[in-house]
Amino acid sequence: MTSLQSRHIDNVYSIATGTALADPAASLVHKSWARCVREHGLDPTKPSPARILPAQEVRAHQQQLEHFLRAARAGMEDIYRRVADLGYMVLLTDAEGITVDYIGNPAWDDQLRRAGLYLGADWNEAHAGTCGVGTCLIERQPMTCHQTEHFDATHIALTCTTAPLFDHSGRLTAILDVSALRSPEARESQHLVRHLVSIYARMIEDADFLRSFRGHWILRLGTAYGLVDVAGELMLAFDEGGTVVGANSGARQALAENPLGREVSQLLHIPMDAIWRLGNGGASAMPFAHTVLLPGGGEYHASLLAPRVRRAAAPAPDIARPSDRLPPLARIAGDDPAMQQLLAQAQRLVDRGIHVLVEGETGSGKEVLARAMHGASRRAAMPFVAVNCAAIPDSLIESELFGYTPGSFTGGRAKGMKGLIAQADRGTLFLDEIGDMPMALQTRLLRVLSEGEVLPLGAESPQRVDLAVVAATHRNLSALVAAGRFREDLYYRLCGAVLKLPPLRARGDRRYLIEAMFNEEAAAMRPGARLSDAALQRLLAHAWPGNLRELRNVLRLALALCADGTVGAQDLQLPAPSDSAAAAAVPSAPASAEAGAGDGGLEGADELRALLQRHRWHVARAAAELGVCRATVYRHMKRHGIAPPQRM
Ligand SMILES: Nc1ncnc2c1ncn2[C@@H]1O[C@H](COP(=O)(O)OP(=O)(O)OP(=O)(O)O)[C@@H](O)[C@H]1O
Repeated sequence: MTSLQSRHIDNVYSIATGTALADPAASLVHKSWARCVREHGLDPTKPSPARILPAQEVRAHQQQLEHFLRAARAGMEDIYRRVADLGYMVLLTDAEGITVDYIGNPAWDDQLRRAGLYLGADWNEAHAGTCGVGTCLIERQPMTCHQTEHFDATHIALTCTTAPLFDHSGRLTAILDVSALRSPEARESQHLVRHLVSIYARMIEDADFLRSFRGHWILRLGTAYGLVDVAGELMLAFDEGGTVVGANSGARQALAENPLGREVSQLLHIPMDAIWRLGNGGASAMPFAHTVLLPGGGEYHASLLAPRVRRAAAPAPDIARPSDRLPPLARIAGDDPAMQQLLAQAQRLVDRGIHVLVEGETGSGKEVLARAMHGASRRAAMPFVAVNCAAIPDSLIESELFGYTPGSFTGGRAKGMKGLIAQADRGTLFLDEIGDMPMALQTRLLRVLSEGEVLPLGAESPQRVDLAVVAATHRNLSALVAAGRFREDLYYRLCGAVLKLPPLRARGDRRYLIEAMFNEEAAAMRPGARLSDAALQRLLAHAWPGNLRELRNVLRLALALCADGTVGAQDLQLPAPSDSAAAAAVPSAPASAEAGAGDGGLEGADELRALLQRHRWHVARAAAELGVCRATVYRHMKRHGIAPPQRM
């Protein structure tokens, strides 16, 4: 041990244990030293070498950030180009402090590895002591940990400058770190690096934000009039109804209240039609430029970015799916062996040109799985088009799917329309509720699948399409084939591989799913909210006939209802445990071709018509009362020949 290290240990020891006065200017660091001793139980007299995780564990951490890592890598390479000559390296850790990516000079590989500036290094404060990453994870603000500010004497040669990266809901996702093995003694030497790290952290966050919300409208606000069309300091993503679904760090800081779930026009005090007009010209097109005064002060110019991922046109706005995010495959399940096997199989099917059929009860996550497979494929940047065959009326399904040429369709658009199949070209076509596809269209779909061509209505020659097709059903498709209601050749064409999603009640990773979904919903609705043990036990015991969709609804409602930020068992809108146990006895797959589990007791036409009339034909509200999804209600309407009065 060097004399510098011994002096450092004495200094840390006396400040951390309170025998010397802490320097107010270094209070963040001294607070952390005290935390290392009192809360993490670290001993400054026992320096410990950097801890590097085995490759397999590192991969598991990387998988959790799969998509984010791509955006981050571009930013890391750019910042590295600027600082490499000055002797710095760049590192990215996840929210646990594990290094999931790094770029350094290969000539110093050994030294960097020894110092922990390496892939797999664990920089969590609880293990590594005060350091750029670990302390930034706790303080959630950009910081520099310079030389002897480190707790552990092993690290006192290093200088590390870090900034936290947050996702669109404000959850801390990663830490960006620029470090050097050697640096000038003066702390001020790191000012410029600190500035760069903060700028790049925002750029990476924003690149990830734009990727995550490429299926949504994005309003960008900036103080520089000429720049807002290319980059916005504040960004709000919203859906077709104007509801905010994501906000970048700039927007969350500038807006006093949580913007998620609010109407964008109310939040910014701009009429919705003025926002839509921005889409026509951008901020620099004078007639549509709009100045926004934020409630908390500050004047911004606005610009609107249109969705880049096309979504399936739906017959009514309330059929639109809520999100275009592509969850990584690894995050779909916890440690349930059957699910792990299914995900490994799904991963192997990606990019193999094999059509996949996903079976599972309603709400069990079929679309989420399809989106994740799309996201893991080389088609990820191309469209994911979801078509709910049960939700589109028979009279429209052909033109919606295949499109039509000008003048070929009475009542059609004068310019003709590109069908959903053509829109999915080079991407993924997700055919939900495939069992509801009319027989005549099954024949045309078969041609698309076998010949890779689509013929729009009225067109003379077909167009080539390159599709990955994922079909989904909650029904027993082979029973429909046996009953002569589904074409056998189409069935075999669609099920190149079958993935059977188990119902939630049969999954061994319910705890993981409950906690992950709770954290996700809490981050969006009530950051910092907790789930009590009693509530968790109650959720684990429930039978979940509506599967993951029901779970999400129950958690959202509980978060809205809970009084003090802690969700207790009393906040859960669930039937009494005995009813739940009875529901658990529901068979996990429908026995007949007609039946579907989780249909919320939708039996007769009269009951359904009465329910819809009570809700003034608002399908979403009727579905909410039954605890089923809208598609289920549409399916039953179709089966009973029920149509809303205005469509009759
Ligand atoms: N692995 C998962 N983790 C978190 N949430 C999930 C997961 N799988 C599904 N969900 C949530 O459950 C709900 C239903 O998911 P999804 O639409 O994929 O189900 P589905 O089986 O396609 O339903 P349907 O049969 O009604 O079309 C959504 O809110 C989705 O976000």
